[in-house]
Amino acid sequence: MLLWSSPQQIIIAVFFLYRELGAAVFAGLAVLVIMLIVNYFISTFVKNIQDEQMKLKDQRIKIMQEILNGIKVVKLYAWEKKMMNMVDDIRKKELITLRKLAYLNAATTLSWAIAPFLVAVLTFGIYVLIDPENNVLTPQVTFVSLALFNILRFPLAALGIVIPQVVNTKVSVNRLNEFFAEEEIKPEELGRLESSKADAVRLKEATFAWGAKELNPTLNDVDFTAKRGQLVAIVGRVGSGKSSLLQAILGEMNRISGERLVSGSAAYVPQQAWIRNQTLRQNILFNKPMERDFYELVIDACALPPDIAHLPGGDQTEIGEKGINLSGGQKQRISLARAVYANTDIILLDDPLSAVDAHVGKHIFENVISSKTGMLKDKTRIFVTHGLAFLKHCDQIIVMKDGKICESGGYNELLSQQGAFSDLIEEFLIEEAKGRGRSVSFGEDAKDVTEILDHIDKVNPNKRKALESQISQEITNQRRSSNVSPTPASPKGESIPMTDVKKAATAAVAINGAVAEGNSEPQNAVPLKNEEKQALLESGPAKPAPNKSKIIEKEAVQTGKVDWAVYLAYFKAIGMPITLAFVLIYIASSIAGVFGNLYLAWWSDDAKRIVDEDPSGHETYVKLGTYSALGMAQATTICLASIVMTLGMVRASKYLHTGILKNVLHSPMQFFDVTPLGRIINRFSKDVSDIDSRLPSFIINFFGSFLQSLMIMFIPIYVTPPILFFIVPTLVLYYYLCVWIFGHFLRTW
Ligand SMILES: Nc1ncnc2c1ncn2[C@@H]1O[C@H](COP(=O)(O)OP(=O)(O)OP(=O)(O)O)[C@@H](O)[C@H]1O
Repeated sequence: MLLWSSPQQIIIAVFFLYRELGAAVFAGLAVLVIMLIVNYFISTFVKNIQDEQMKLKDQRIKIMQEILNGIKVVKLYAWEKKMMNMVDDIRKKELITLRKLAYLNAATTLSWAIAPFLVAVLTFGIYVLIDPENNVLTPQVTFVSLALFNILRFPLAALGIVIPQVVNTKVSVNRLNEFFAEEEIKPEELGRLESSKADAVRLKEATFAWGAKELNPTLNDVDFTAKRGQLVAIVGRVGSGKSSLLQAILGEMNRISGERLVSGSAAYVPQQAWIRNQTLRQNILFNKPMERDFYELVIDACALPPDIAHLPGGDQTEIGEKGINLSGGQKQRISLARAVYANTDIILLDDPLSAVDAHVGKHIFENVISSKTGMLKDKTRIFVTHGLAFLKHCDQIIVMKDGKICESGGYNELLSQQGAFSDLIEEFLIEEAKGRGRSVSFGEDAKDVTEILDHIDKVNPNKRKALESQISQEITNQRRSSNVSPTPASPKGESIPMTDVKKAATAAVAINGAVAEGNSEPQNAVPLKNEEKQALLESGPAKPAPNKSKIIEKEAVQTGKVDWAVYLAYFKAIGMPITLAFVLIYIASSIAGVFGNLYLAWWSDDAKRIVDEDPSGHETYVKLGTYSALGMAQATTICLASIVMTLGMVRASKYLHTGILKNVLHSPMQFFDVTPLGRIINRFSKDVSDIDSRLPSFIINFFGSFLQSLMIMFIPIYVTPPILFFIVPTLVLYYYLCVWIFGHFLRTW
């Protein structure tokens, strides 16, 4: 509103001034125009610096997010100091921009504060110079003009505040525009297949890239079809493009050429499970209505009952922002359960069994994924996996290599081809024998390995022998390095004669920790991984303890009024000498203001005498000069106070940010387990930003208004003391009203 009302007020005041002072008023107007131009340039500087500050702030928040995401590693390596220095380096640059902004804002304040006086002095001066004979500054002319110049003060000062705000808005709008202008997935890109067609997913000669104008597409010339109800496995080496293929089907990648058609709804189980800060049940239902029987079926199929039984609040246990009280395997099973519960036509599974134990993996495969016994047997399942045991149960296997499909077909067919698939299988077997690498599951025992080797034997007996000897060599190496007591199969550590592959393979799996010895779990229960057991043990007793089901405390906001200790801490951060200097300068400025007003009052009392005794107007010029000097003194001291305070506040910003950063980074892991990341990031973004930008202007305005109100009250109290009886109750009422509004305002913030 000020943006349009201020110019209006200026125009009206200038019009009346013109009637009073004639053409001389244009000299004053010229000053205003110059001020506007100067301020325009200042605003441009401000905008550029604010842009820079926003970029630095984004950088700082990005680093903070990365640090907090990997806080466990930071703490394990004692990297707190290094991380602090990284953030501090950016913060230092940010503080330099804040300082520059403080100077520029002070220049704006000063220019608009002295503008009315400059305009007055110049206009009166020109007025007298134009016609010294007739244009005499009589009190009548001077007072009317001064009153009009006084009217000019508010809109001019308001423009000084509004113009930077308009600039801020423009900076923010530009930043938002950048987001709005980001490339989006076009709905027409996602071609739909008719539901009557036998195919559920079809990619034809399709090339996909991650970026919009990617020169090197990630997926090239992909021909892929998944029939309705089929279980399609996608295998390949790390980085071969398996996950990208799923993302391409989901429509998350840019199609450069070819065709992408999908039929019906789809659910997606990502490689890294995504867990919301809600109860376990809410994480599975995901806003879908509760269907008790189906829900229980899903829970059972995903092997979740033992976990739920061990959680303090059962499936009503709140699981943290990042699933902090859960093991990787538990998180993955919840993520899978969510997708199964979604009951969609297509389900895309990105290595969903990688973090679960071989036993649990087998249970889930049989009860969820399998085409014979799984809950999803009628759905189209596209299943990225490294689990050899599952491949023979798939209807189709797709082998990815360097972003291309290099082989596809049935299990036996691909093994017989002795191509990329059989190479991959060999690699998996050897890797598993090494007892490292990804979670390659042989199943509950080595039956699957034997089967695979038998298969290879049929195709190429020599290859089997070579592979067996390689596996046995790896197992021997592994035993040597891990000090596992030798099994009868290798009494002296030499190569195991592969007469019984089953034994050797079981040993390999045992080294990998996949076979649980002395399993005390009931036969029918799904055994849990060690880390899962540990997580359950740590999460409390088996008995339901509802009070323990909540991990994350609600964030408390102080309402009503802020403690004095908080103000004191803030002023301490600014530095007491700076605070004192600010208060003194501001008092001096207010005294100059009061004197200006009193001087005007004395002058008007004296006006009649001046007209009678000094027709030349000499005394009027002196009085005008004194009045203007007082005004200038007030404007300059306000500006000085604002510079002092803003610089003090930049100091406080530095001090407070370093303090909070140090405290957060040195907090125990427990703190990160119960505090959502978003809450910590909020402190570093919104709260620090408030301290940097909003608080300084609030405090300066508060002091300004407070002292001005005191001075305004001082004059009537000085002239008519009984007015105190009205002023004091009004102040008390005003105080309580403020406290109430402030409390309400904070609660609804
Ligand atoms: N979200 C993404 N944005 C940009 N590039 C990506 C993204 N995801 C994957 N890529 C790139 O695509 C290529 C293929 O990666 P992808 O994750 O599809 O391989 P993968 O076969 O699934 O590997 P893994 O077995 O490790 O999951 C890699 O070069 C990777 O850097």
